Amino acid sequence: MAAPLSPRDAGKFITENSKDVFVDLNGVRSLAEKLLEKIGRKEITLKGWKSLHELNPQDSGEDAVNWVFFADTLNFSFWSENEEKKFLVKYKGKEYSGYWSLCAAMNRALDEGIPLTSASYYSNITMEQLKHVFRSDSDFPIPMIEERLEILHQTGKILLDKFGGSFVNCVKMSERSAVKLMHLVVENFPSYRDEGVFQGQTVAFYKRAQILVGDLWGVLEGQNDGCFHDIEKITMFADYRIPQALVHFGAMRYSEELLKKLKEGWLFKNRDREEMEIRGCSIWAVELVCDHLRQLFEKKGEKMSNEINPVLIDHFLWDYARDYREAIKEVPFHRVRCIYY
Ligand SMILES: Nc1nc2c(c(CN[C@H]3C=C[C@H](O)[C@@H]3O)cn2[C@@H]2O[C@H](COP(=O)(O)O)[C@@H](O)[C@H]2O)c(=O)[nH]1
Repeated sequence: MAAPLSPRDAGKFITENSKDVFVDLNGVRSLAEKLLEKIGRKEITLKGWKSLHELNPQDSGEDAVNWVFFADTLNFSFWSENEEKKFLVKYKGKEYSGYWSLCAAMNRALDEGIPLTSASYYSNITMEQLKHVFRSDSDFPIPMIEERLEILHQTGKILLDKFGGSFVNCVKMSERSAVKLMHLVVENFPSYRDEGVFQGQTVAFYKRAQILVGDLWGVLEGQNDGCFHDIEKITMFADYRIPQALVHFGAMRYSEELLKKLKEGWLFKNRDREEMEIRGCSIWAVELVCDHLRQLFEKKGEKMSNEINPVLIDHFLWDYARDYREAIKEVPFHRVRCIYY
């Protein structure tokens, strides 16, 4: 079986052959110009991973690394059919939804003394214990709890059997290569194997494997084992929020037929053609935004900081999609139930 196209090459290939999703170069350029201003105001930095997000670990120790691995192992499918009927978690007086509800539930459990992020615990966690950890403060449960239980058992066992029960060992084995770490995760942990077949070509999206590397870069502050020399080779993370932001900023466009389906709340299957076009074009659009940003810096006679890459552009767009939910809402997100994003 031929190796899959890497996420970046998959993004390019899909964009060049896509029928219902289009990357808009004018929109790419205008988004890059907006980002240039924000970078100039130091609004897009690696430090933001901690300073902007109170639920993320604030240190860089072994527990923090294992916290990130647990979070990204379950970092998928938080959307609800109806915005009024979603899983919510109250933590330290604040109410969290979506991805943040996962983090809030994790921290709530850890505060209760549950060793949630330790592989020896979650490799044997029972459904009853997991339901307690993810108990909802609304009337609606976390989506896909059965899949989450199965993935925790599988992932915890592999981490214990092959990596001494700590994800720090995987990070050390990657020898400061982001790409090596991504492949190590995909090869050893099946739930991270996010691939598809597009026009006969096997393509890799690796959204959770790549966001895991991005989050480790964040939690380790780009230092020591997290000083990845090739972090710019990690692409944006092909989820269901960034496409909304890219269309909102005009960097990506949908055909009329696809837009109609999205507005009707069409439930796509993972690996449908249109779903892969949305994910592939999102990857390529962010790569082009990053390339254009580099050109803008060069035009100013400045070298772009190596902190500016698809990972940080992704975080900015994702945070924007959260903070400006109302503005973004005019663009429907694509609905898929799967364990990959
Ligand atoms: N592309 C991309 N997708 C991301 C993230 C995050 C959170 N991570 C970062 C956030 C702060 C820290 O900096 C973390 O590093 C979650 N997701 C995805 O979004 C979806 C959940 O969305 P909503 O339903 O609105 O909560 C779901 O597919 C989830 O997998 C990201 O950063 N980029």
